[in-house]
Amino acid sequence: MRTRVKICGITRLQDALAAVEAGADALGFVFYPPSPRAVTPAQAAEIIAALPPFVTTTALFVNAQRNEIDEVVALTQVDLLQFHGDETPEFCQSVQKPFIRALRVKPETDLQAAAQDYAAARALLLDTYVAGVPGGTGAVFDWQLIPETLRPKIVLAGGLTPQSVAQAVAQIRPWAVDVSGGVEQAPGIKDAQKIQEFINEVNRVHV
Ligand SMILES: O=C(O)c1ccccc1N[C@@H]1O[C@H](COP(=O)(O)O)[C@@H](O)[C@H]1O
Repeated sequence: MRTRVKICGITRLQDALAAVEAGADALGFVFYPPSPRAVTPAQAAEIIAALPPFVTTTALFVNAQRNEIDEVVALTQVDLLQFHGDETPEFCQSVQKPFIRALRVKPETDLQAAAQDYAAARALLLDTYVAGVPGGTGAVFDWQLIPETLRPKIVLAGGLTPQSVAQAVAQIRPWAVDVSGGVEQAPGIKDAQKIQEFINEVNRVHV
C-alpha cells in the first residue's frame, strides 16, 4: 500500500500549492505561537480556502485552550486535529473532531500503552523526544522502538528528509510520513524541490 505524505508547518499559499502539486496527501498548520511555523487562524483559513478538494488539512496544537481550538476549527474548517502537547485522551476526544495524537518518543516510551490510551485517535504521530521542545526539532529517534503491530497506524515523523525517508518507509512501512524541517529552505519557508524529492523518494519504495 502507498505510504501517505503529510507536509507540516505550511505558512504560505505557494508552499501549500507546491506540496499538493508534488502529490502531498495532507498539509499541516501549526497553531503554537512560539513556533517559527505558527500561523493565525485567518492565515490558515485563507490558504485552506484556496486548496483543491481531496487534500486533508490538519491543525497542530500544543496544550492550547479549548476556546482557541474551537476558533481554529470554526474559522478554517480543518479536517483533523493534531495534539502535540500533554493533552489527555479525554481532552482529545472532547473536541469532537477526528484527531491524531503526537507522541514524543524516547527509549522508555511505552508505545503499546499509549496506543491503548489514545485508541480513539485516527493515528499516532511519532516524533522525537527532545527535552523542553514540543516538536519540529529535526531530530530522529530509533525507529526500532515502534512495535510491529502498531506500524499500520503510525504517522512517522522526526527529522525525516529526502535523503532518509525511503529507508524509513522501507524499514517501518508506516501508514504515513510527516515532515517539516526536512523540506524547508528556512524555518516556515518550504522548498518546492525538496518537497518533490521527498515525495518521489516515498513513492520509489512502492514501485
Ligand atoms: O514545527 C514546529 O515548529 C512544531 C512545533 C511544536 C510541535 C510540533 C512541531 N512540528 C512537528 O514536529 C514533527 C517533526 O518535525 P520535523 O520534520 O522534525 O521538523 C512534525 O509533525 C512537525 O509538524
